[in-house]
Amino acid sequence: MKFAEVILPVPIPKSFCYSIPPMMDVAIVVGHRVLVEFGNRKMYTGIVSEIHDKHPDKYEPKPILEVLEVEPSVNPSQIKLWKWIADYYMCTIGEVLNVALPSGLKLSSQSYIQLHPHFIIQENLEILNDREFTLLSHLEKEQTIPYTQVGNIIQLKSPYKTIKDLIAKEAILLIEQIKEKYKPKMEKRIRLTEQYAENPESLDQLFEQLGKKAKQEDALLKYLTLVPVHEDHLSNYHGVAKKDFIHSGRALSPSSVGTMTKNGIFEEFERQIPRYELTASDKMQPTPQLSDAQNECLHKTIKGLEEKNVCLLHGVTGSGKTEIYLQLIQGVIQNGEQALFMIPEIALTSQLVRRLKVYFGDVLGIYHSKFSDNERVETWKGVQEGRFQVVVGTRSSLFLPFSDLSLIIVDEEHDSSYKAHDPAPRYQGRDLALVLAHFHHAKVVLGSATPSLESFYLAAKQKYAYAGLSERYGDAQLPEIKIIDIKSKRKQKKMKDDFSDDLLQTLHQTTEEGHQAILFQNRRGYSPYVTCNVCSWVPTCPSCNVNLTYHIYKNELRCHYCGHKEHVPNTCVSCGSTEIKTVGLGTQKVEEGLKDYLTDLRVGRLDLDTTRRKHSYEQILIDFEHGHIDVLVGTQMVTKGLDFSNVRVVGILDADRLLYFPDFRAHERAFQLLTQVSGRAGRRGEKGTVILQTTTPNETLFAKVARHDYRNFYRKEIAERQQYHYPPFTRLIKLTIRSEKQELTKESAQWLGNRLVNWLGRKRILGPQEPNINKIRNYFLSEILIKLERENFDLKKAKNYIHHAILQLKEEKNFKRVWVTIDVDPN
Ligand SMILES: Nc1ncnc2c1ncn2[C@@H]1O[C@H](COP(=O)(O)OP(=O)(O)OP(=O)(O)O)[C@@H](O)[C@H]1O
Ligand SMILES: [Zn+2]
Repeated sequence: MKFAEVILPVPIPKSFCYSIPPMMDVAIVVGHRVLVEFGNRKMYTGIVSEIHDKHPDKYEPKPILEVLEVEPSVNPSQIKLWKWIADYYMCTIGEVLNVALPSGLKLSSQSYIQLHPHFIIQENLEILNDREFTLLSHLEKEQTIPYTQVGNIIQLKSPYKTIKDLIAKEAILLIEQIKEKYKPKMEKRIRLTEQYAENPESLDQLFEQLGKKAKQEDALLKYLTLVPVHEDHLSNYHGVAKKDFIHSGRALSPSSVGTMTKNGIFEEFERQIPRYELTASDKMQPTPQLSDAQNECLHKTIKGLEEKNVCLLHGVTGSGKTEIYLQLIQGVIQNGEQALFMIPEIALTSQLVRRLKVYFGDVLGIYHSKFSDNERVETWKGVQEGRFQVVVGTRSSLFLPFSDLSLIIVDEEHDSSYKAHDPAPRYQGRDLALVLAHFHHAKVVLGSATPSLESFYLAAKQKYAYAGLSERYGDAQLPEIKIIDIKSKRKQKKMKDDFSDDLLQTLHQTTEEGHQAILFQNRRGYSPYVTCNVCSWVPTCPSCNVNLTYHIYKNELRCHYCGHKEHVPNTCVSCGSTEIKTVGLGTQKVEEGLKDYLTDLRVGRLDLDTTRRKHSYEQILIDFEHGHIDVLVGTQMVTKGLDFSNVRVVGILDADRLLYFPDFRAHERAFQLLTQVSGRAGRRGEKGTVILQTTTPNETLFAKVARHDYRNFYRKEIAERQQYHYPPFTRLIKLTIRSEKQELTKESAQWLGNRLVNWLGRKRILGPQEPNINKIRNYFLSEILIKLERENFDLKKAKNYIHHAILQLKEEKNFKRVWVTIDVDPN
């Protein structure tokens, strides 16, 4: 007898054992999607993770009911990765399965009922009431009925009780109907029927026959111009897309084509087509020639990767790291292996994908979160079948079914959007790339102009190889960064609202000269809050402990944590005055203000509010690229990887805010963000200018940004991390405790904290502490930060303690309604 361990999408930290019916024995392999019964007459689809012959001690395993596919969707190294993730990030493997598998491959389940196979209605009449009898008679005829239709049949709004009773009487079964979600995209095509295609004489006869039917003759002629059947009768096999045939060039009459199809001259057929293809304008090109400096960096990287598994490619903004990646990827393709090119956010994809497509064409697959299910499954299958040798994608592309991966590039490796937050697994994509590469014996290139402290530290310790590139490509230079003291400017009356005279003048001049600019303000909306001028009342969110942000275009207040919206009050709720004013600066206000002072400028905005729709992001960038926008205002979205040759000026409106996040990474983030956004200026041609506005012009971090001095920034920062025991010197695990009552949150967090102190020691536990925003979506929060040593420490044991402490908490009677989330390596 054989058994299979099956991973199910349930939050229980283990796989489940099922028996393999003898009939199936040959067919089932690891990675197959199978249908099983779980719990009380519930059906699930799961993934087979192991096949063995050990009968479980404690229970009799149920049989696998069905295998849902011929070729397994998942390969064994993926399952290995899932297990690693569940273990390291302290979540269940079902949770990993849920994010790893595109939902197009998960089976959608809708509940159905059917008659229990052993139940005979006629023999049980005395235990059935009228309703039940009606339903069962229906089932006898229909076999299965969707749960949603039961109400109609027995004329009850909520049929739940009837169904429950019938299940109890073992009269019916509740099943999950399995539907495949993925649908390949098909194209209708048309071709000549075989008799005409293979015999030129019959075609001549056909022309004679059609003589008087001009429209049909027309169609035949057009077909023969599009498809050269005379020269090569095999070309008929692929035919021509029906819509191209009828509509492109001189249009045909669809009805005569229809008649010819009916008469057996043409035939229609369908062909599966990829969802994204090169457009006609994207002609393939050879990869660009590298400059001497780039070449040297490339060779250093290659050499580094011969000795180490990871190489940090540290190249200043605009140095052409992408071009170096291209060469590395080219090598992988030539060897017939696979490469993964990771980017932090979908934000970056459109420009990059256009750039990459012309080099890699059909072997390039794309994978990111704004893709539809079908598009994702398409990429998944393409990787599985080996059609895509290169995938460019966001962190979730780590879950693709690679079989022969030899290189992973993590571009902008410092970027915080590599970290997944909710739901679990809360993995860090850059770190996971290293693990995936390890499983495949592949190499990793981490690229950035501003490496994360973690990566630079490991390169400095020579755990990673290092390749530097300190000049920009071509004649371009790094921009000049001017620090503007807005406090003294205000005193001198040289500020117009939030714009210094320098900023306005520079913007004016550069746009006069036909160049473009980017303005960065890390807050969306119009202003972060509104307040009453008389009593200082501030409207806050009813469900979260935050101020509401003012959005000017819909004239409403919004919560950026839960999405709550309300009208702006005309009078103060607290004192009744009508003096409500807006305070602080968001991207909308920057956009509006700019239009007031530089009236001729065309201003565009790039933030979460303008990019919610699928292609809006792309559209704004295309408008900018084509020069329809002079100044692009945006949140951190404008700081990342954008490459526009005409941008000469970058303005940073309020650099101070970046420094004051209550987070040990605040300075690292600020340095990275400021350097990256500055790096958008002057990437081609003349030197660019950055105007950095601040109230603390003597802040040393700004000076380092202005001098492009990564190394000194690193030295100071790493010393502090070491002194205060923060990563990369320790490992952090953050527990967030939530409940609907503030007191309950506090008590349970205290309880958990004490337990952890007992087991792990006082010095390893920080908190519990209320976070700055202590209430979100009606849940009160508390946090415990656990600091663990990186070396000479039993991490596994510590994690077991933590799991155990949380389990014990959940078992306490008073703490039933408390939830704890675990975040390993929080951002
Ligand atoms: N060898 C080359 N030949 C032609 N163009 C190049 C070459 N190297 C770089 N470029 C061009 O220079 C610009 C900057 O290169 P790229 O975007 O790769 O820089 P980067 O190092 O990724 O910068 P960032 O870190 O700021 O994103 C791009 O427009 C790129 O096409
Ligand atoms: Zn809210």
